[in-house]
Amino acid sequence: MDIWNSVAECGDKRLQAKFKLSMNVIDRTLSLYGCEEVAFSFNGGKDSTVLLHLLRAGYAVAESQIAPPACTEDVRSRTQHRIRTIYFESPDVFPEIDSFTLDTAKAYDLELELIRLDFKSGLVELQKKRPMKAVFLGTRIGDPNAVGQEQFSPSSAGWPAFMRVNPILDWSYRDVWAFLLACEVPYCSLYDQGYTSIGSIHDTLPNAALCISDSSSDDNSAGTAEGKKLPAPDRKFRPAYLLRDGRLERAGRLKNFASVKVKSRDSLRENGDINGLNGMNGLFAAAILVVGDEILRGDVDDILGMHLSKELYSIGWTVTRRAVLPNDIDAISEEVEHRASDCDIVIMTGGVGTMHCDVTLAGVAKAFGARLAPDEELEEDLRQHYGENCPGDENKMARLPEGITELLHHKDAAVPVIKCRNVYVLSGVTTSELALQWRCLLESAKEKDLFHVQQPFTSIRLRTSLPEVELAGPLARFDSEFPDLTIGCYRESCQFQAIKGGDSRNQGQLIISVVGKEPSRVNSAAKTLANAFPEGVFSEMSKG
Ligand SMILES: Cc1cc2nc3c(=O)[nH]c(=O)nc-3n(C[C@H](O)[C@H](O)[C@H](O)COP(=O)(O)O)c2cc1C
Ligand SMILES: Nc1ncnc2c1ncn2[C@@H]1O[C@H](COP(=O)(O)OP(=O)(O)OP(=O)(O)O)[C@@H](O)[C@H]1O
Ligand SMILES: [Mg+2]
Repeated sequence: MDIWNSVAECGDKRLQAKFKLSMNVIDRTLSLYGCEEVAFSFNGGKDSTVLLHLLRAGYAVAESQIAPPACTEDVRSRTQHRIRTIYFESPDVFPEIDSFTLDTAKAYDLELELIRLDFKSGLVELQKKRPMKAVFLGTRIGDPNAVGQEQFSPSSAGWPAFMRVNPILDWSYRDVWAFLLACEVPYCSLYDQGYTSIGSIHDTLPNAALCISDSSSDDNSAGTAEGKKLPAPDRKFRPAYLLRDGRLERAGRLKNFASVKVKSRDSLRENGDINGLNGMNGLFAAAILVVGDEILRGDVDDILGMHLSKELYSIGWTVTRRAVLPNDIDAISEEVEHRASDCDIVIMTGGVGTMHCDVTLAGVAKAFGARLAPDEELEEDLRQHYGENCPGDENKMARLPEGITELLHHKDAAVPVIKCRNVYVLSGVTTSELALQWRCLLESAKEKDLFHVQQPFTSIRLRTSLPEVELAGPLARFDSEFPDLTIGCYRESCQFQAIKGGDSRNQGQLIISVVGKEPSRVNSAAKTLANAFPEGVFSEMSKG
């Protein structure tokens, strides 16, 4: 049966929609450039195998110049133009991939050009010999080199000039397999042996998530994020199309996994210390990262950040950093990388949505060296949450850092909290939404043993109209006398009064805060401080 019929009859509406869009891209490309001026970049991988069959279907229809439903099956299955196909050969490729590529080229009468140079030099030579205006690639969103690409993306600066055409850019892992199975087309045999994404022989293993053997969970012989051993010869794997979680597609690709710094923290947790590095001395450190250009401009207050600070404080956690970041992937990635390694947990909010400027998850992915891959579970959550009213591109919000993401669902929250290692991304945009997500996160954290509520802090705040010069000396002494407490001093600000409904006459008065975990120590420090000055100099504002 031909491709058009197979897809029409498969009953998979999602695949049919993706197929239609891809065929439009192919049709537009062939109309713009003509069959003579385009080439197909084929390497025997599953994505390029999908593309091969889309191109066969597209070429046949383009040549017949008859609309698909009206055109006969006979016309659709034959192409006058052989598809110009370029394959960059490499000594590091799996022999199965190499032979599948060559056999497939023969089977479908592709006009194959073998190139024994690296991609760039090979393309320079090709453009000299027989120029092409566009190249079809099987790149999919989430591939490391898909960053910044659209369905039509001119080649990068410094590369020979041609249009990169990516007809299956927005196909998910599941779509790829739904298509290959529905159309019953041959694919490389490695995919039936548990390989789910194929690179070179040096960096590719079968996917551990497909391992059948019982003992697979207690050794690393298959491809896991950190596993480096070669697969044991007797190990058995399920076929690639049975991988249920498309986020794990590249789990067998060794070099793509995360930074050593984060690994050391994870290994602490793996060894039973789920409290991480700071937890060893009884203090649990959290960072809050709020993303939004509007906050940096001063258009909006960082109310959500303040809310999160209070929540963390109320569960006995110390917030060691609260930062407002621009909607910029590199700025986010840099901050996340630092905070994830020096804090026990990082809580993020802002920049999680369907708009072009929502790049928080892309920044998190970059920080951990992961790619952003489409996530069908979250896609479904969002479809249910937003229905037809999704603002922007709902598929964009459903792309998650691959291999490091866990969705923390809760019965009361429509959208899950996104956990990427020790970074928790909340998507609430109002304080009440955020409060709900925070409550759900705390319950999930307890249930899954992710992090714990700690002994609460006790604090005493004292207001005084004494001048700073009189307080500075004694406060410095108390600070060294009570090293287990945090003794601070700040001036009452207008903003504080506005929020608390305070008295404007107090504006600018000094407030001394004494914070610690042991109530008796906090009380004793406050008393010692008060005794060092004449009676009535301090008024106690609050105790907590
Ligand atoms: C036909 C073709 C065109 C490419 N064009 C570009 C390009 O314009 N810019 C670029 O940075 N890389 C380009 N590349 C390189 C790819 O982005 C990527 O590095 C390559 O597919 C290797 O992926 P891998 O490292 O996952 O095997 C091109 C590769 C091919 C095969
Ligand atoms: N050696 C190569 N020769 C020709 N084209 C290539 C080569 N390597 C990559 N490409 C192009 O880049 C695309 C993306 O490669 P990628 O490895 O992500 O996908 P794939 O190989 O088709 O499938 P898989 O993800 O299972 O490895 C390919 O579909 C193909 O169009
Ligand atoms: Mg590949």
